[in-house]
Amino acid sequence: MAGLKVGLLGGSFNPAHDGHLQISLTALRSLGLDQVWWLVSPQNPLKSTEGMADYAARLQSAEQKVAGHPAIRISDFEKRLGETYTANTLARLKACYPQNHFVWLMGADNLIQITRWYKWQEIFEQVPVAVFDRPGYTYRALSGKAASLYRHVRVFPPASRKPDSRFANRTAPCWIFLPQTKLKLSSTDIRKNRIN
Ligand SMILES: Nc1ncnc2c1ncn2[C@@H]1O[C@H](COP(=O)(O)OP(=O)(O)OP(=O)(O)O)[C@@H](O)[C@H]1O
Ligand SMILES: O=C(O)c1ccc[n+]([C@@H]2O[C@H](COP(=O)([O-])O)[C@@H](O)[C@H]2O)c1
Repeated sequence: MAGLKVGLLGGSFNPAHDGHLQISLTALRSLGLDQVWWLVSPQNPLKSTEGMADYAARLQSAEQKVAGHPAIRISDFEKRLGETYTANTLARLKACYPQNHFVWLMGADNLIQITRWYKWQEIFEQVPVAVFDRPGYTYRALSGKAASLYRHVRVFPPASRKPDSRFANRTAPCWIFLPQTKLKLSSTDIRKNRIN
């Protein structure tokens, strides 16, 4: 059986919100993916543990947010592995599911920050990367170090608004910027305002 095309959205989900849902639905539609897996991180290595809700609460928040969306699955893969570094997680996922075609999904803020991640270039070398616009980060993301280093392997979405169904099958490194997500929503704001 041919493998699935799976988008991987790693996150703290502290808590999950409509921004996560919007980029996942955009990924499914624009990249013709079969599924998106939300990888709930045990602890982002660059974030403080202060104010980080416990793992069960973040997992539950993610499960509630995707209820009714059968193509979006919640995964505790990193928790079971005791893994917090994305480069390592991707290697393990690829070993566990060799038939699947994975795509790493992230917001524009993380294209700026990714150069501080552990073995960050190994992420680009392992899987195609899809970056979703996020208000306030567009310019810095597209002119930053990661975008510049990998400018030769940037793929542009088809002008026709048709899904780029071949993206997940491409050989890494390659990346695409999807400009249609514009939700100004973050977990930080939700925690500040205590709304969900
Ligand atoms: N509104 C959004 N638009 C685009 N991408 C988003 C949005 N919200 C979250 N993301 C992306 O989803 C992934 C997981 O995000 P995360 O769980 O850290 O949420 P967050 O809102 O960024 O949290 P916090 O405010 O606590 O930093 C990251 O790659 C992030 O860039
Ligand atoms: O591998 C790293 O060094 C690394 C550093 C910072 C963040 N990440 C991952 O980036 C994803 C998004 O994290 P967050 O907290 O912005 O939702 C999540 O899967 C984290 O594990 C990974």
